[in-house]
Amino acid sequence: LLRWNQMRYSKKGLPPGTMGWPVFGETTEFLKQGPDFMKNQRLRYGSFFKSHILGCPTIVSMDAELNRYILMSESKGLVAGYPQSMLDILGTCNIAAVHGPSHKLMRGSLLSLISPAMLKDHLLPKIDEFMRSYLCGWDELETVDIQEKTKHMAFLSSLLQVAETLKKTEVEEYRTEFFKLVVGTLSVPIDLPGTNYRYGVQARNNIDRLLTSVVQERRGSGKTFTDMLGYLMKKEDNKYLLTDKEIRDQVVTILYSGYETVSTTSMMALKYLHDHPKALEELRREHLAIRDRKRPDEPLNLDDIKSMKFTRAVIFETSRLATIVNGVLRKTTHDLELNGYLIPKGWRIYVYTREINYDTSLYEDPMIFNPWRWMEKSLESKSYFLLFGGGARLCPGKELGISEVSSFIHYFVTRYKWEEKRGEKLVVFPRVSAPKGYHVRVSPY
Ligand code: HEM
Repeated sequence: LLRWNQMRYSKKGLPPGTMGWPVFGETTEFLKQGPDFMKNQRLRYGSFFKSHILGCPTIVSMDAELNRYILMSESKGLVAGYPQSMLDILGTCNIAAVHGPSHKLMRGSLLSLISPAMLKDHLLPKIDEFMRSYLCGWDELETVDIQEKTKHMAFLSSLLQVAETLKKTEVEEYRTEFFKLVVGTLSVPIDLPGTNYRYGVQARNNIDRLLTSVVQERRGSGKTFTDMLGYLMKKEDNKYLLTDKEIRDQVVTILYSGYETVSTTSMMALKYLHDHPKALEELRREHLAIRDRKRPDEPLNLDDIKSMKFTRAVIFETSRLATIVNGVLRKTTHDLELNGYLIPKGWRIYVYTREINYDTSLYEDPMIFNPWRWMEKSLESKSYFLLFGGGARLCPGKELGISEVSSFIHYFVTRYKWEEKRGEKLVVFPRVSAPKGYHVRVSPY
């Protein structure tokens, strides 16, 4: 079977590599061995090879230069290529499902919601108010599961930015459905009772129902609102008029895209700071200096966030060392030539950026947590800096995400000191997570 399957894909012009078993391909090896699978294949076939993972014939690209080129080549037929379950649940108009003019519309609309002016005037005040109250009283708990707390933080913070008028019971409803939706997007797209996929689709339908009723209620009230939903529904001075379905997909995209990225970055930043007291000391100094020049109840503003140079460095270093995002997916819209090979239409390209983070020619002592490396050189503008993607799909929420993580860290380190409970285990593949939670004991600082 293995040989037969290999023959099926031995078309002239394809890059080297193995295709594994019919249907399943090499998914099991990929998920079991994780980064080692990729490294082994690279040793055998170079940094551009074929495989069959997650249900699709796939080209894996591990070369920094080539990865950048692929991300810049959407108009040449290398469009976003996310799994079917994700597309079904996030909606046909969600930014990752569309390309060309529709992508321009959805992206333009999103960028207008999170522009620097919106961040300064509307989003940051909401984020600050939320973090300030969310991070209250943790020292009264016997243990705090940082993983659970950061997940809820990321979700609740962005839900508040989307719709600030929701009642507590409604927030709870959104929360329950949203967590089911997330699991569904990462499942096998087989619609059978009891599957995560089915639960995910149902959760999405329930979120649509909730959103439709908020939209109708707001339209009926005739009032204007200054949250994201308010701006999306606005008819006057709005360059990006969306249909109701597009508005719902946009909202779900915002909640989804910032959820896991912001929560795991926050959790891992606390983990690394805990393990590196010198970095924590310097970071805390930065935050105490901000508090010193403010009244106790004065909120953080954009200038404060901009002044957090070391915090920004900690966030980048966390994102690099933990590899919050392993890579991004593209697919070919037609047969095309790439890196001297012929890639058939519909194949997936896994722009695998993980190994760039540990490349000794790019980062000195790459396995060491060293936030200072981001202070010395302008590493953020290097062509191999792909922590937030690149090209036409460069993360539009980069500064918003950094502001959320920074505000979370601000209230955490200025209010608390913490120690880990023994035996906490974190895994970094296929996703960064603490399988049994990341428990710490917190006391007032
Ligand atoms: C610190 C946290 C974050 C990290 C590490 C991160 C990372 C990324 C990466 C690597 C991509 C590229 C995906 C691709 O090329 O297919 C991306 C895209 C995206 N991000 Fe983020 N992100 C973060 C926070 C956020 C937040 C808070 C939002 C909320 C608005 C957001 C919204 C998006 C959207 C909508 C896209 C798709 C853009 C497009 O397809 O045009 N991200 N992000």
